[in-house]
Amino acid sequence: MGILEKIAEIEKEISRTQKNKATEYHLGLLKAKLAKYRVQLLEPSKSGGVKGEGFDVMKSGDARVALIGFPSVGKSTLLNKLTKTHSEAGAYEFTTLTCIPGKIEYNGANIQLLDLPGIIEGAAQGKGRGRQVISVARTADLVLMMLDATKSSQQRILLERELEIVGIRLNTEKPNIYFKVKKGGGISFNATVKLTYLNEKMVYNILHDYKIFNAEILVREDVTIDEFIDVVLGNRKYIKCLYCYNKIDSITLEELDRLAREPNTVVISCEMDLNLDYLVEQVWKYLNLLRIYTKKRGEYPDLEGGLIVRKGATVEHVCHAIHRSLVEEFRYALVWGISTKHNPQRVGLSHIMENEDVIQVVKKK
Ligand SMILES: Nc1nc2c(ncn2[C@@H]2O[C@H](COP(=O)(O)OP(=O)(O)OP(=O)(O)O)[C@@H](O)[C@H]2O)c(=O)[nH]1
Ligand SMILES: [K+]
Ligand SMILES: [Mg+2]
Repeated sequence: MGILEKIAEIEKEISRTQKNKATEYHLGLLKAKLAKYRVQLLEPSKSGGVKGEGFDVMKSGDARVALIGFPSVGKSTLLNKLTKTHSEAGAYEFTTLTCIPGKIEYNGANIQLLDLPGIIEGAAQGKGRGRQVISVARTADLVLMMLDATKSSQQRILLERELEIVGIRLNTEKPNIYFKVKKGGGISFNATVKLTYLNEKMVYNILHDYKIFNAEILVREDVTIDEFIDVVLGNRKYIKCLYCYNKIDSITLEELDRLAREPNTVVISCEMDLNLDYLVEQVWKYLNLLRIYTKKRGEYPDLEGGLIVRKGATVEHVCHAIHRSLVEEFRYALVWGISTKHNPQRVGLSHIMENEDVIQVVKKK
């Protein structure tokens, strides 16, 4: 039996099985099996399957955003609007056949925007160019899921499912579980909170199913079986997602209002140039980038330039971004901005920076 058939069989069994306390355990094991086969499906075939031509685009800039959506929702039209790159757009499906990178310049940051072929249902199983598209999505810092405002809300659920199947988790944090495979000592399982979905026996059996007999597990939140399996498999990608409904020029105001209220959503019209600035603003926000201004002693900060770092970056990260050897010469830094209690504040390398902070590094003599 091929993997696809095995998957179909397990999915059938899961849907047949009634969900209750008595079957919970059996379902947990089925889900573990299912996850295992899906991973196998994603592994490159040993026969050296052909790689998607034109899909290996170099990462460049401060962050990468992937445009994911069904055919003809307006992905290429958006790339043409937001960047200087041209990507063919047309009223027929699968106009775009490769990965086309463009660059958005915003707030001092260079954001790489990738136009991609449309994906269709079954993409995760390799339909169309689905697998190549999805493997590009896995490398992105943000998925910009483009949807057609004139089409049914099913499209969003279907797309989410395709990404879910291949281990992409949208807008969720990695489950708070410490998991380490060991050489010996059996399985040690502990939890710091009361667990309502998982129990020790289930964990043992799931791990045995993956041929893991020695491991240390510390669960720090009330996770579901699926979340536990995600951690065991370890190759899950937790990516931010912004939903973007295009073609709002063709729907009613009531519809528009309803879509705009969905969480993590921006509504636009590429054709009528509606809300595109706001979309870029939101992309920036979802990327969690910080712009830090540098300043020399006795001078004004350089407000034109600045550095782009990730949220959570420390003074040390900023020093690295300025110059590789700066950390060695570092004595202290003066920081002005949201991250400080008073301005300026004298800080060390571990100080955490905030957006639009100004920093002046003082070197050792
Ligand atoms: N009404 C309307 N049509 C639009 C809008 N944006 C794009 N379109 C049209 O939608 C069609 C598809 O646009 P594309 O940019 O080729 O869509 P795509 O998602 O890149 O399509 P594929 O590459 O085939 O997956 C074209 O006919 C566009 O003119 C919009 O805001 N409103
Ligand atoms: K198209
Ligand atoms: Mg296109």
